[in-house]
Amino acid sequence: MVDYLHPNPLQMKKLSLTIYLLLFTFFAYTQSISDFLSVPFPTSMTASPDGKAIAWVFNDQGERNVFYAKAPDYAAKKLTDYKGDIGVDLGPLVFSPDSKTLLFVRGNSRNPSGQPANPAQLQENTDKKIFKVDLESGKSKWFAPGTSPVFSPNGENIAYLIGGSVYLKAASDTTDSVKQLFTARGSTSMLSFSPEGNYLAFMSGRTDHSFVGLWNFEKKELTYPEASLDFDAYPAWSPDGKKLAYLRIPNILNLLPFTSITEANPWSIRVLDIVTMKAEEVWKADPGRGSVMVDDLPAISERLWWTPGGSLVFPWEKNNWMQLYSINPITKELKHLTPGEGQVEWVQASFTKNELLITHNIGNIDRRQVSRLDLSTFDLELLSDPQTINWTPVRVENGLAWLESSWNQPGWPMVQTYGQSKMLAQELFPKSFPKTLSKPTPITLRAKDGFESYGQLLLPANYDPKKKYPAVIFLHGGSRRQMLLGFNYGMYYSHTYAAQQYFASQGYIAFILNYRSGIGYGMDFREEKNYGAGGASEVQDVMAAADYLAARSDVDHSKISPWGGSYGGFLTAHALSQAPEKFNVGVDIHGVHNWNNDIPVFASWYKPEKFPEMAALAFKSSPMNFVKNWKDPVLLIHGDDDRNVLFSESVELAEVLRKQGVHVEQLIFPDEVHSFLLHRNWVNAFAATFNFINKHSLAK
Ligand SMILES: CSCC[C@H](NC=O)C(=O)N[C@@H](C)C(=O)O
Repeated sequence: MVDYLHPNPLQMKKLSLTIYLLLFTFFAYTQSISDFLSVPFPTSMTASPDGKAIAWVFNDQGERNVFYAKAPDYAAKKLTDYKGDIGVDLGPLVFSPDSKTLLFVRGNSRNPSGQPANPAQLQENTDKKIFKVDLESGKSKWFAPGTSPVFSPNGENIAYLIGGSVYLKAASDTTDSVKQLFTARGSTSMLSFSPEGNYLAFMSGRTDHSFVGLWNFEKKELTYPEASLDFDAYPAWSPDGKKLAYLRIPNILNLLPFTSITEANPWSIRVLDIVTMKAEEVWKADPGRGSVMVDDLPAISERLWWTPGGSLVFPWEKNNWMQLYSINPITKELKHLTPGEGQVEWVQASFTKNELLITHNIGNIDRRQVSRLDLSTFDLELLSDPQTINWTPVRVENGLAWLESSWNQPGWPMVQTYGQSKMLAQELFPKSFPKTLSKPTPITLRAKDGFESYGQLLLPANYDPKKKYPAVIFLHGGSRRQMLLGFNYGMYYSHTYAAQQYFASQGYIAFILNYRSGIGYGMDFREEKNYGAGGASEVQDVMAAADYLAARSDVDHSKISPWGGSYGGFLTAHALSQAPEKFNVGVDIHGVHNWNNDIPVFASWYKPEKFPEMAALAFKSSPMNFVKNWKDPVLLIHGDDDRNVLFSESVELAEVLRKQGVHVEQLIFPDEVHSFLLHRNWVNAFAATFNFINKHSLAK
């Protein structure tokens, strides 16, 4: 018995341990989903050309602002002061060549009716605009309407896009003048000044083909040096400005989005001689593996990088993995630069001009790592701690900056100089963020068709193997996505990982599935032949996850609930309609339910009535094909300015389910887009997800 008035040291120890456990249990069960989502999410990490400063955007619970940090101490400075969760996007960031000015783009894209997103119903225009910050004074001001600004090499001019047209404005011009640089057919993108600033190269998109175009500033002349019936794209200037390399990608006729493609007419690399204006093919992919230039890997707008020695570095999926190779246009020598099991996802040039900074999962399949590729020696050096998740590295003088997360910490900007690493703006990391999370365990599954898929398992707080827990399965969207052994590099999936952690903190076994057609596990995994609108074979992976959980002695198999967004909503609907007996309830966030309704959003050529065989298989691969079996209650969540998944997908599903007596609940966000712009909508969506699943789990 403890003598509370005169406790001895051992009794004091017992007492303090008891108090600690009581407090831990109290906080673990009382921290809200908003605590799990309270960490500002960093994006647009950018380094100045002189390597002496970095800038990034923090989305702090919906309040988006630009931050800046300078050598040597890299103390974070807030450059903008936008207030509140108002649903106006911010980024990218672009430094001027002299590193004294920073541009940022703020605003939202337009929907097919020409309305910029405005989920907070602000009484102001929310179109995208370009702002300019004087980094000496810290003052920012409006510069121009539009997006995608690029400085001329001397910093005197800024080219930018409005819609698909090119505009040019003197960087020093403080008027509200808006002047088109030239008029051209098609939709212009991929602006790239030549190193001398005498040309602007660009891609001119034209439905089933595209040209690489040139604007000659001196002659004020627009030319298309080598027009073709293919997709010519990704222009890249040689360091001396005498050559322009680009990809030539043959069109793939009637390729239905969200179906498998493993080979096509091979793509090639061409080099244009700016003096002769003659181009030649310097390399062509082999037929078969790697002949497709997939448009979502590596996930940035460049595909070609020149080395100081005149070779070209490019991504190629020759060996089942998207990796980097180099070709010497003169000797035609080909080198494989990034061997190993894993894919290169992002490639970042650096102010040193002699390296590429690569984000990949080679040798660390369930994370992202950063490596340096030397462009003279082609040496590859791993820069990451293998236990963390690192992405978007940028070079700074005597060091590096990057974004880093782990299993128990969301993404955060880091800087390392002279070998010493530190969190940037550490003072902004919220104290309310939970201290105790569930460490994910990698799991491998095998579906009934023998296909191997992967996932991560989160055990509940105070886990007791003798107990039986309710379980949730999170299904990511895309489907070209990968959930990781920690907080994701994308905000959508960082938030959903946090939501699964919240489920675990509330006593659930929380499973996260990486189903076939996702990225990170190679082409054979990503392009499984019957996935998506070609057979929805990935549903078997969802069933395998359900069977895995049901077979666990610590899972109450009557309380397994799937939930997910977009493609994950699609799979939640498949789960509940194809195997209601396996599941308790589900939450379907902006999910697709009939491919033939939503695919035209991604492929304007696709008219189901014109492609009856394609449409028949696509419908057969849709949840609506099985909807008659649907019995389990479902919560539908959707924003009604969704440009990716038609709001009508939820309207139609609700009507059919109600008719057959299924319990349907709804949470609708007026004027919200696909990946919610308002932080409160994320919080409300996940709180509703938890409450809906929990209500039906406790009720049993
Ligand atoms: C199922 S068709 C559309 C799904 C959608 N893909 C592209 O917009 C999607 O999943 N979007 C988000 C969630 C994503 O790409 O991750």
